[in-house]
Amino acid sequence: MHRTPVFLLTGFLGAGKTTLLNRLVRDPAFADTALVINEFGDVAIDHDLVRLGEGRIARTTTGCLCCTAGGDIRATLNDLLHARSVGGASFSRVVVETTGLADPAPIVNQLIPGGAAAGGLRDHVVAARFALAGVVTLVDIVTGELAIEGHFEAAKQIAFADRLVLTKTDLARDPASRRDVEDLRQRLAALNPAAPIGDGGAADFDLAGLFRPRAYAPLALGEDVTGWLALDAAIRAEQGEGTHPGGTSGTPAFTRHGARLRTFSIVRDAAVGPQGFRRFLDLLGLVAGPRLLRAKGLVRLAETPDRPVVVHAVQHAVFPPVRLEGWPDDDRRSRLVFITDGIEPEPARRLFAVALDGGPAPLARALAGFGTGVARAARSAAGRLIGIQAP
Ligand SMILES: Nc1nc2c(ncn2[C@@H]2O[C@H](COP(=O)(O)OP(=O)(O)OP(=O)(O)O)[C@@H](O)[C@H]2O)c(=O)[nH]1
Repeated sequence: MHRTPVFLLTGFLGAGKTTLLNRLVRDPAFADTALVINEFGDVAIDHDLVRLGEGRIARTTTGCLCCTAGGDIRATLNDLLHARSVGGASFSRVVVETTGLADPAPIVNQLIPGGAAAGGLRDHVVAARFALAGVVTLVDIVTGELAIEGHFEAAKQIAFADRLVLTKTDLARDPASRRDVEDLRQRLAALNPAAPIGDGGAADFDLAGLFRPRAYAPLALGEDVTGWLALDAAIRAEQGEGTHPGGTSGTPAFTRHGARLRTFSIVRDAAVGPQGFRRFLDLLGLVAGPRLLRAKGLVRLAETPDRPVVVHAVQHAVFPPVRLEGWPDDDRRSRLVFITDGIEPEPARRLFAVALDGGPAPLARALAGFGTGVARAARSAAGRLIGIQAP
């Protein structure tokens, strides 16, 4: 029986996965592609940022795929099969965007023969109807090196790739020499000699080629990869599936990613005024960095409530806000998601919330609560922003 090819699209936080998906959905060659967008936290953002268009079949899964109990990716693929059989949805390829913190080993193990054991009939059906056809890993030239150094998941995502793509090459520090691009390319080649490395920003970049069916062959990727797959299988057998302990507001923490990583969100019904938004962006610029790993979301501004603004920060890089033509769906609330490393979520959430809504006095109180969580320099910079002495 023909098996539908499944591709994993991975890459560390903010590497450009959603941006690449948007290129892909605009390309008529991908009209046959079902998307699975994996998000964590209690507020999903990515599916709003992918402009799906008519007739496209997509599923959003929340909870990190690599940690969710019970084989979530198999459940989602089974759901797609069901949609195809009852609803006439048609697709002949699946692209799964993982979270930026995903450990690829458990996801790959659920999709390859001889990987995670089938839990029941459903898993057998999924194995018979789908085949892992490739792992595409994006690495951005602005924060890729930092991610590799600081986060084991980033190095693992690179090692599991059978195609690597450099992103944000338009932001090369020296466009003439492209020294940083070439340095990173060499680093990737050392981490994974088997995977071809493309430049996602090049005029002749072959986007379609990334998702052309092939047999994904972990054995060809070296001993590390086969060792990690075996280790993952052994951990599962020993402990059962790894579920997360609770994080803030019901949001899971990442057991596979170390206890320090946390996520929190801010949701607002009321539109945000210009001052609040400016203060929020200033604060983001000051504290974004290796401890505040990622912030992203949609903001409803008072002056243009029908045209939300998309905000992105990836480690130290804060990207210029982009105004959309309209809201992706009926939900008109501002919603922002943050991922921190070693920062307690509640004081940080309060600080960003009062930057959006409040004046200097509540902001000062929130900053005092934030004191233990951020580096002293960021604290005093944030203090200067609101004109108070850092606690
Ligand atoms: N200049 C430039 N910016 C880019 C490029 N690709 C992505 N970005 C920006 O980088 C930021 C993060 O991009 P996303 O596509 O959301 O990254 P992601 O990997 O989906 O992020 P997570 O899902 O949170 O891990 C956004 O502000 C994008 O506009 C690129 O090639 N060039």
